Amino acid sequence: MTKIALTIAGSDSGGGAGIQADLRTFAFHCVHGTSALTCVTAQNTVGVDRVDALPPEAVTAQIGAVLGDIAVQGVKTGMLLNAEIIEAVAEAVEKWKLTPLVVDPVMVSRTGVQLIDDRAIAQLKQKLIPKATLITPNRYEAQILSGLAVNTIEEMKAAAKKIYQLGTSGVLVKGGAMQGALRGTDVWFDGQTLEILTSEIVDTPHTHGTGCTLSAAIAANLALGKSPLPAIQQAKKYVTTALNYALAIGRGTGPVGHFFPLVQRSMVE
Ligand SMILES: Nc1ncnc2c1ncn2[C@@H]1O[C@H](COP(=O)(O)OP(=O)(O)O)[C@@H](O)[C@H]1O
Ligand SMILES: Cc1ncc(COP(=O)(O)O)c(N)n1
Repeated sequence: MTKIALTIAGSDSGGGAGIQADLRTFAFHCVHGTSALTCVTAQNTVGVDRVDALPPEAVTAQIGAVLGDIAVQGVKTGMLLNAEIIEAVAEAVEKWKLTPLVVDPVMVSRTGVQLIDDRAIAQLKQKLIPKATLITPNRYEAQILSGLAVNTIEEMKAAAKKIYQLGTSGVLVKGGAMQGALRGTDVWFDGQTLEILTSEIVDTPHTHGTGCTLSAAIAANLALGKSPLPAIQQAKKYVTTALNYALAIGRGTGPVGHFFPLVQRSMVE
């Protein structure tokens, strides 16, 4: 039977992150991708020039159109932008019993720039995170959600435990923005098991879309029937490969390569 996933996220015109990364990731996993757009960013490898939010009702309608007709086995949320959209998504999660639910709490870019306002952060904590199967904060998001500094592995563990108390069933603190040997080390906590996930460090400046790709791959693996920890381990391997085949396009931070190791040039030329 065809497995189906839903992404609720923003568009990245440069094609590296957001909905574009999510749908490619679902397709790589042979999972049919459905989507609900929250906002449209004018974005490239250098930066974000403009963000246009969709009305919350438009987000609700997209989710309703999908779920009213198509059963989905895995859901992820990405850039939700503002408190009203977060509220609409939380209501839809309740109404349609959207599970398993991966919440990528997109708040701060890899470069440390805050992407959503303080009211939206409060809504995320109160309304959406308690409904999540797992959430995937990066280093800076983990700092905001836990109120703790995150500079060492012990601090990553402490932050994961603190964030777990927000009511999510699992937390993956991602280490892409950690320094030195910790770069690429993630920490998983589900209330019982604390697991440190490591991979090779890929020495590339082209890391745009790593977080989106990881959470989409986890949602795809959950849709395929895996339980959370194996779903995360498999997803991490996928991201490491995608980083190894990252695309040096544009003048800035290029995107990870979702399909490139697999597509034979002869198939497309
Ligand atoms: N240079 C790297 N080498 C290996 N893994 C990396 C690297 N950068 C990021 N990752 C991994 O990519 C995933 C996404 O993490 P991160 O980049 O921190 O998220 P975000 O894009 O949300 O800031 C994590 O599993 C992280 O460990
Ligand atoms: C529309 C959109 N969504 C999410 C991100 C975060 O991207 P990353 O995966 O690099 O953290 C982004 N830059 N743009």
